[in-house]
Parts: sequence; structure tokens; C-alpha cells
Amino acid sequence: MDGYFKPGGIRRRVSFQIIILLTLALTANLLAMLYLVREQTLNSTEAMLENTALVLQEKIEQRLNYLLENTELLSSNQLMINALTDSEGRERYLPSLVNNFQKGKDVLSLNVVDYAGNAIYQTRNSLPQYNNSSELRQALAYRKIAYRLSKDNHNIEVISPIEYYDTTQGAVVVVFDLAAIINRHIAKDETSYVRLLSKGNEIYQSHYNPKEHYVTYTHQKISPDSLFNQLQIELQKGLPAKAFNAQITQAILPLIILGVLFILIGAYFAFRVGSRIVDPILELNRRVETSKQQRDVFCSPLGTHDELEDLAKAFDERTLELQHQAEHDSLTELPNRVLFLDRLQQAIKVSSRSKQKLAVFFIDLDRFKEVNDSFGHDTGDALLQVVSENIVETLRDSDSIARLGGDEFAVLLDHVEHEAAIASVLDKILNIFKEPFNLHHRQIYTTCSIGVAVYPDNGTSAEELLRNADSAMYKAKDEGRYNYQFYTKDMTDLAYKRLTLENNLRSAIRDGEFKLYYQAQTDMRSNELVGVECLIRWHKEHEGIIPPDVFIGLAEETGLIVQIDRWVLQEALSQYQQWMKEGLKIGVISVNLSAVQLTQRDFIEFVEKAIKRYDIAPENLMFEVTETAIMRSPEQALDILNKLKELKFGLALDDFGTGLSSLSYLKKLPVDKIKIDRAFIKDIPEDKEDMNLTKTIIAMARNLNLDIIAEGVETQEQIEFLTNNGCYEAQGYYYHKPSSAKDMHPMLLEKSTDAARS
Ligand SMILES: Nc1nc2c(ncn2[C@@H]2O[C@H](COP(=O)(O)O[C@H]3[C@@H](O)[C@H](n4cnc5c(=O)[nH]c(N)nc54)O[C@@H]3COP(=O)(O)O)[C@@H](O)[C@H]2O)c(=O)[nH]1
Repeated sequence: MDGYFKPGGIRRRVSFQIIILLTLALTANLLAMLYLVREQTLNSTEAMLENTALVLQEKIEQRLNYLLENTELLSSNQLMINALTDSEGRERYLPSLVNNFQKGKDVLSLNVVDYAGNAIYQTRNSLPQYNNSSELRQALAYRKIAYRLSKDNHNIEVISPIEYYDTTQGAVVVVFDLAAIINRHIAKDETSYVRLLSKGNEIYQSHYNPKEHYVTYTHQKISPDSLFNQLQIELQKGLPAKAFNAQITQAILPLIILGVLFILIGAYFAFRVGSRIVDPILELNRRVETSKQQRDVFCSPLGTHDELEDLAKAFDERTLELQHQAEHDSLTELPNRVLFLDRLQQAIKVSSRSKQKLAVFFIDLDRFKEVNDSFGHDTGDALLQVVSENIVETLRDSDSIARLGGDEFAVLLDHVEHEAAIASVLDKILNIFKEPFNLHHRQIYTTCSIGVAVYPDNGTSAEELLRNADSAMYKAKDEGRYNYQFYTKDMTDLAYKRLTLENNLRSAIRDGEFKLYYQAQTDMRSNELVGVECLIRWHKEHEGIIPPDVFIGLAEETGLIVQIDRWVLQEALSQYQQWMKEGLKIGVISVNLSAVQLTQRDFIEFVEKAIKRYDIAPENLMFEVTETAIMRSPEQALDILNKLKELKFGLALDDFGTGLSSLSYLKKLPVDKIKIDRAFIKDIPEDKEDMNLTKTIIAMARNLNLDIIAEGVETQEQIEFLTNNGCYEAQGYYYHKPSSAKDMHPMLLEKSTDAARS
């Protein structure tokens, strides 16, 4: 029972609410009953009071009539006439007559008056003065019995004329005790009171206490002939409120007891109903809790066949949906890293038992970022979808594929017999990228690099295998992309170094650890300075200067090159402005343009803002771009290069000769200058082939009317060979090694002074 009625719990709420509802309903019923019982009791009490008042009035009137008749009989008695006329006879007959009359007749006094109203006989000497009494005068005049209430209202005086032949000689006046008359008819243990009122004044009361509350009835149904009416007497009956309420309580008490019983039974049923509602909810709750911990526990079927059953089903559906969402990639609908690792873990268990191998591929699309930047994310997404579909098609049903995130996929090959089987799948995957993908009416060229780790040789846990496949993938990238590499131990170090370098690069950008070096470009005939190339250096604390070859590749891979090259451009222009202000003659300043920048939509805008800011004419700024960079996304690159050309910026084709370098292709590029790669120059004059190639390049450039500059010029022989063959500009250690602006300053000053002199 612990927690059975937990505070705020449904069982408690349902039970309590049903009990409260029952109690309220019952109370309302009882109140209604109470009202009805009270009304009924009031009606019956009033009816009872009316009846008893009527009966009482009749009885009193009967008695009064009886007394009146007796008084009349008395007054008409012959002896009474004799007594009136004969004083002797009066003494002789009247006492016995009167005594007889008084017996049991509630008589207070009996009097005989003569015609003038003078008392000629009286008991108790109580006769009031009757000579002026209008009732006496009426009785004598009309020879008719008359009556009235006494002055103190407590008695009734009856006046009956004494007739002698056709005359009235006097009258008998009898005073009756009103209380005695009424008391005869009232029981001693009467609970209700009786009051008689005359003109609002109480003339009689029994059992009446003015301080108590009563249910009162005033009897008014009196006929005009009745004595009460003639005497103007009102009869009031009343039942004490206590007695009245006791009747109500008596009537309602069984109902209250029944009500309480009903509430108790209701409470029991409320608890049962509460349990019937709550038990399935608690069961559902328990299953929900279990399903949080155990993957295959479901809430349905609950067995209730009602809305709860629907809820349980809906919960299961939503759980499966959420589970699917949590374990799948929404773009490709492939399993994600979580599910892949789970499946890999299971596969490792099976393989460990069956002593079989399995292989994990880590696939990364090459330069996917450029596709995104060049053609937008929709195209990037479509590429990922089509690539994933193609990979799925090359795999067996028992193999697994997952999208790990971004442009990374993973494949799990089960039950691998030998490495040749792995290689066959790898080839099939690489073949997918042989042809361009047709997406959104464009042909998108892309490739992928794949790293492979094999269980148990390259790892025994899912994480380790995936991590090692990742390291092998980086090796594939380093090996020129679009190939696969099997994991070897030294790759872990490589991957670690790569990760460290990436992190350091990010902090170098943040902390401003880069410096710009400058290398002169010289006219070999006049030794005049024609320009400078800006070359980045990374001054890393404790490690010294790190050359660009070490980090530019990774910066391009990670996209960090955009920030780096933008910094280079601003720094170069700022320095150039400074030199101009100092009156130094620099010629053209060149900066390198990476492939990633050629895909940046806002690149032109950024360049325009920069030259405006440093007040540099576009003709004084040259961009050096390699063929390889252009070929990564030719359409976009050409678009940007043409715009730069239109804006009058200089364009040089860097590292010329190392790429495809066809004449027809060269004609399409809007470049002003070609830079012969150092690789052709360095072995001149020893390498005749290089010399022939260099000659061809120079001829080709001249034919196309392009300027030409040789890189890596280090010797006098190289200068002679180049100038003899029509190439007059050079960049190389022979003239100047890349140096900081400060170190370069004396040379710039000297060159500028020479130029001024000549
Ligand atoms: N995207 C960017 N790329 C840049 C930037 N700065 C440099 N780079 C690229 O890095 C590559 C290596 O550059 P670096 O180490 O600076 O080498 C340059 C010269 O130092 C070197 N050179 C010049 N003359 C000689 C020589 O007589 N002998 C010799 N052994 N080496 C010499 O050649 C490199 C010139 O580079 P480039 O003309 O651009 O090809 C290089 O590919 C740079 O492009 C940058 O800011 N952004």
C-alpha cells in the first residue's frame, strides 16, 4: 500500500473526486429533502393546529351555549319570577335554586337585578353596576338573552331577562369563569399552546411562553353567528419550534443515516472505479519506464481495448518514430553513427564467436565543401543522397551503411573471407565516382577517399575500428584522394598529428600568429623590381616559423583557408599602401588565390571593398591561381576570374606546367601572365628536357600574348637561359628570398632610388 494513494496521484484524485461529487450530490439531495420535509411538517402542523383549534372552539361554544340555555331556563323558572316580585319568596326559594344552578357550571357569581338594574339578589356581592349596561337594556327591551366579556376580559357575563307575562321584570346575570370553561377541554400534557385574544388583548392562555418560538395558527374560520364572533374572540394555537423541529429531525434522520451509508458505499465504489481507471495507467507508466531502459519493451497491447490502448499504441508508434529519428540520418534515411556503432558492436560479437573477419570502411567525399559553396546546399544534399543510394546498391543486404555526418559515410562488411573480397567492394564504390553526377541540370564531378579497418587485426571494439578506418581515410586523402587505404599502425600517429594541426591552426587564426613575407619579382634585364609576391608564414610560439606547405593543404581541406587568405589580402594591401605612402616603387603586388576562394560567392565583393579601403588601384593587385585550383570547379572559377578581369585586376597562372596546360584550354582563361613552375627551372642547365619544356612554355605564352615569369631562379645560368629564350621576369633566391616587410625595406628603398635616378 506504500505509495498506493501517493499525494497528487491519479488514484487518490479520482477516488477523492468521486467521493466529493457523491457527498455534494447527497448533500444537495438532503437539503432538498429537508426543505420538503419542513414544508410538509409545517403543512401538517398547521392542519393539526387548525383542526384542534376548530374542535376546541366548537367545544367551548357548545359549553357556552349550554350555559346560556341553562341561564335562560333559570330566568324563566316560575320561582325566579316569584323571587323577583316577592321578597319573602326570594329568601325562601332562591338559595336552593341558585345552589343547584351553580353546581358544575363554572359559575363565578349569580345575580338577580330588577328592571332598573338594581341587584335584588347576589352571590359573593360581586355584581357590577348593571343599570347602565347596554346589554341589560337590550335584554330587557328585546326580551332576549345577552352576554358580554367582563371588563377584565376573564369572565363572560350572561344576562337573561325574567319575564312576567308580556313584560320583563328584571334579569338573571350569571358571571361564568372563562378559564374554567376552556380548561375543561385542554389536556394537561398538551404540547401546543392555546390563546384567546379579544381585540388584540389576551383573555386566556395555556402553555404559552412569550420567550419561546412557536409555529402559530390563528383560527379565523368563524361563522358570523358564532359566539366567538359575537364576543370578538380570536383563538390562537401554536406548536413550540422545538417540537416542530423534533418532528423534522425524526423524519430526516433516517435519510441522513441512509446518506452516510450511501457515501461509505460510494467511497468504496469510488476506490474501485479509481483502481479500474488507474491500474492500466500505472501499468502503462511502468511499461514506459521499462521501455526507457530496454529497447524492445513496448507499451501495447495493454488489454484495456479503450482510449488507453490507443494511447499505448500511439506511444509505441511515437517511440519507434523517435527511435528511428535518433538512429537515422534524416537526409539519406541511412542509419547514423549511433546505430552503426551498435550494429558494429553486435557484428563484432558474432565475428568473435565465429572467428570471422569483418571490415569497416570510412568514406569521405573529396572537396564536398566546394560543391556546397559552389552550387548551394540543395545540390550538396542531392549529391549526398545519390551517393548514398549508389553505395547501397553496391552492397549486399547483409552489409550495413551509415551516414556519420557531413560528407562521411561508413560501411560494415560482415563475414569477410579474404582481403580480395574487401578490395572488390572498394573498387565498386570508387567506380561510382567515375562518371559525373547529374544534379539539378548540372554535371557534378566528385570523388571519395576510403579508409579501411579490419576486425580483429585493426581493432576489437567498434569505436577503435571506426577511428582507425578514419585514420586510413586521411592517408587516402594525403595520397592524392580518390583511392582507398588499409589501416596501418603509423596512421594513428598521422591522424593524431593532423587533428593537432587543425586545432593549432584554429588557435593561430584566433591569436593572429600569421605573418606576411614578401618575395621580389625582378626584370632580369634591368634588375628593376616589377613586383612582390606575398607569402604567408606561421610564427608558432616555441616552434618557430612553419612554412605554408605544412598547413595550406589542411586549411583548404577544412575551409579555414578562406579566413587565412582574406587576412593575407588585407595585410598585403595595408602594407602596399604603407609602401606607397613612403614613396617606394613596388610595382604589382601578388597574392595567392586558393581553390576554395574561387567558390566563395562574396569573394568579388570582399576584394572590391578591400581595395577601396586601402585605396589601391586594381591594376596594382595580381592574383596568382593554379590550374589545379581552377579545375576543381571550372565553371565557378572561370566566372570569378572573368569578373576579376573585368574589374582590371591582374591574373597569373601559378605553377604552370605541372597541370594539364593545354593550349586550347589556356586560351579560354582570362589570365595576363603565366608563372613557369620551379620544377622546370631548378635543373637548368643540367636537364635538357626541362630546358626544352621551358622553351615551349615561353613560346606558347608569347604566342598567346601573355606575360611570363620564371619561379625558383637561383643561378646566373638560369637567368641567361631564360633571357636568351624570351622570359625576362624572375622570382627566386638569386634575387631575393622571401622576407618580412621590415627586412625587405632597405632593398625596396635602394630599388626605388635607382629607378628614380635612371
Ligand atoms: N593560398 C595561399 N597559398 C600560399 C600563401 N603563401 C604561400 N602559399 C603557397 O604555399 C606554397 C609554398 O609557399 P612558400 O613556402 O612560400 O614557397 C614560395 C617561395 O618561398 C618558393 N620559392 C621562391 N623562389 C625560390 C627559389 O629560388 N628556390 C626555392 N627552393 N624556392 C623558392 O616558391 C614558393 C612560391 O610560391 P608560388 O609562386 O605561389 O607558387 C606555394 O604553393 C604558395 O603558393 C598564401 O598566402 N595563400
